Parts: sequence; C-alpha cells; structure tokens
Amino acid sequence: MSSEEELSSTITDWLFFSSWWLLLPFIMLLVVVAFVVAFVLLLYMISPLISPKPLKLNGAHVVVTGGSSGIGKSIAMECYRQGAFITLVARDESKLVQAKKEVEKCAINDKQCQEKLGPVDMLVNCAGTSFSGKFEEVEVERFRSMMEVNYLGSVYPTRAVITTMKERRMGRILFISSQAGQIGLFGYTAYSPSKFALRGLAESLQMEMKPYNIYVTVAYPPDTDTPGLAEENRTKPLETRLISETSGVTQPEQVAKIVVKDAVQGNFNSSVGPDGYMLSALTCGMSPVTSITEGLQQIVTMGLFRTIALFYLGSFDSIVRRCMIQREQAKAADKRE
Ligand SMILES: NC(=O)C1=CN([C@@H]2O[C@H](COP(=O)(O)OP(=O)(O)OC[C@H]3O[C@@H](n4cnc5c(N)ncnc54)[C@H](OP(=O)(O)O)[C@@H]3O)[C@@H](O)[C@H]2O)C=CC1
Ligand SMILES: CCCCCCCCCCCCCCCC(=O)[C@@H](N)CO
Repeated sequence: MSSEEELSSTITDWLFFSSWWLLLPFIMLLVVVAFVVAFVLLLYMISPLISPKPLKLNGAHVVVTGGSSGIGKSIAMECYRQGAFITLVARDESKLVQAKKEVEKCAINDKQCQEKLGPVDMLVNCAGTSFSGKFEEVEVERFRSMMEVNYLGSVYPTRAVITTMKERRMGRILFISSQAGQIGLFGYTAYSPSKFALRGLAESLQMEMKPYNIYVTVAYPPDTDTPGLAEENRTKPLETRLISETSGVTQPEQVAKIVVKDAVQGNFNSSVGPDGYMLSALTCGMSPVTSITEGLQQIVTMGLFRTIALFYLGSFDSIVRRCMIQREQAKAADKRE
C-alpha cells in the first residue's frame, strides 16, 4: 500500500468510524433555533416601541354614538364603571333619557354625578343599523342608507373630534364594524359593504394618526343580543340565519368588555370569541400590528386558519344550495295543488 493510499484509508476510517458528523444536523438545528430565539427576544425588546401606552379611562371623556341601545349602551356602561364621563348620542330622546339613567347606575364615584364636558378622549362610533335580505329584493334606497348611517355616520363624528385630539397628542377612535365586515355573507349585500368600508377608513386613519399618539380600533362582533338584532331578524332570510348560527349570539355586555379593553390598550383589531379570533387572524391583511404577540400569532396561524375556513365556506355553500332546492320543491308542490 502506498503512503497515499494509506492516508486516504485513514481518512475514510476516521470519517466512518468516528461519528462526529452525525451531530452535524443537530448542530445546524441548534444554530437555527438560536437565531429564531434571538430574533423573537429582539422583537420583544422593541415591543414597548410598538405597543401604545394604555389610556386612563378614569376621568376621561368618552362620547358614544348609538349609546342609547344595545352594544353602544353597554359600552357606555362599561366606561362609566371604569370612571369615565360619558356623552351619549342618538336620535330618540326618550330612549336617551332612559339609557342615561341605566348608565348612571354604574357610577363608581360621586364626582361622576357632575357632568364634566371638555375635549373628547375616546370616541366610540357605534350608531348603526342592519338589514338582511336577498340582493334583488332589497330596495335600492337601502344600499344608500346603509352607507350613510354606518359609514358616513362614523366619518362625521370622527371629523368633529380629530383636530383637537391631534392638538392634544392623545385619543382613541373606536369603530364598531361586524364579522360581516370581514366576510361577505348571503343576505348582507347592503350591510356588509358599509362595515367593510369602516376597515378601510380605520387603516388609513391609523397611519395618519399614529405620530400624534392617537390609536384607532375596529371591532368585529358576531350576532349580539340587542334590539337592533331583533329588528333585523324580522326580515332575515333562512340562509343568513343558518350561516350566522355558526358563531352564535353574544351578550352586549361581553362585547362591550372586550372592545373597551382593546380600545384602551390601543389595539387596532378587536374580536369576540374563537371564531372572531380566527377570522381576524385570517383577514389581517396589511392592517397595523399593535403587539409582537399578535404579529407572531398571525404568522404562525394563517395557513391553518385558511384550511379551516375552506371547510366553513364549503358548509355555507351547501346551506345555500339546500335552501334553494327546498324552496324549488315547495314551489313545485304548491303548483300541483
Ligand atoms: N347586534 C348585532 O348583532 C351586531 C351589531 N353590530 C353593530 O353594532 C352597532 C350597534 O348595534 P345594536 O346595538 O345591535 O343596535 P341597536 O339598534 O340596538 O342600537 C342602535 C343605536 O344607534 C342609534 N342610531 C341608529 N341609527 C342612527 C342614526 N341614523 N343616527 C344616530 N343614531 C342612530 C340608535 O338610536 P336612535 O335610533 O334613537 O337614533 C341606537 O342608539 C351597529 O353599528 C351594528 O351594525 C355589529 C355586529 C353585530
Ligand atoms: C377560520 C374561519 C372561521 C370562520 C367563521 C365564520 C363565522 C361566520 C359567521 C358570521 C356571522 C355574521 C354576524 C353578523 C352580525 C351583524 O353584524 C348583524 N347581526 C348586525 O345586526
């Protein structure tokens, strides 16, 4: 054996009989894990720069449009319970007076009995109305009125308070959209667009307002047990009812607790319940991120939630198809009689 051959056989022996190289994948894995951990730690270190400072509700002036009923009234009560001064806005005066009495029962200090008006610290755009029906059966006028009340009805109050908020370099704007502002559903051709519009407004407004320490929140509640829902249910197509049942009916107090907490913290997105959480992660798009945890959750869960969503969509389509077949059979039976 030449010395050259000897050397090569020693190297082969070493390579095959000593097992250091078996560790190579583990070492690489360790390096990758170390990098990921370092990256996440870094993100958490800069998170105070991203997360806004919470608003102090105690002593703050909160204006709630649509505050005389349903979700708006519950939001007013929740804020009053935390020590805020409240202004309620709506059209029907007797409903307003009644709501004022109910809100005042939630007082936490004597000072609240004296009214303190002044610059608005938080504006809650909750005035709104809903309508469901099949596209061709909804009066054209209804498409306009939905945009006017739900969308423009949120633009005007916001315009009224924003200049002072900018000057004071503080404030919160809350928009009450809906799960129907995240997905378009059977029966909501007039309502959904007015709620989607709020999201576009909120995203644009947030980018303008961030340097002024003003934070915008959009809430997407599911069906909530209010006089508004009862009214909507009177014309609701069967399809819409069956599809909406997926995410159930929530109580307005529950919605109020969650959205007030999110607005105080300055979270852009506010969702209610597990379906709401999935929908928001899935539809986050280019919306601003207000905590590292939120961003990481979106990154990790999106593929999984899309998979789940495809099953939901399939079941919604089959509800629509079944209802259509049933209607046609009923019609045919009617004709035969
Ligand atoms: N209930 C639900 O299932 C869900 C509701 N939402 C949204 O939450 C918001 C509140 O809904 P909800 O609590 O059910 O509704 P309600 O009908 O119970 O209350 C609506 C409130 O808005 C006021 N309002 C209605 N129209 C106008 C108007 N043109 N100008 C000024 N104020 C007005 C009403 O007072 P008045 O009539 O005296 O003016 C009332 O105070 C709406 O924007 C709705 O789209 C979102 C998701 C689910
Ligand atoms: C991963 C994907 C999960 C998907 C879950 C889908 C659940 C869909 C349910 C939609 C319910 C729509 C409620 C509208 C409420 C509303 O705004 C009106 N009631 C107003 O009165």
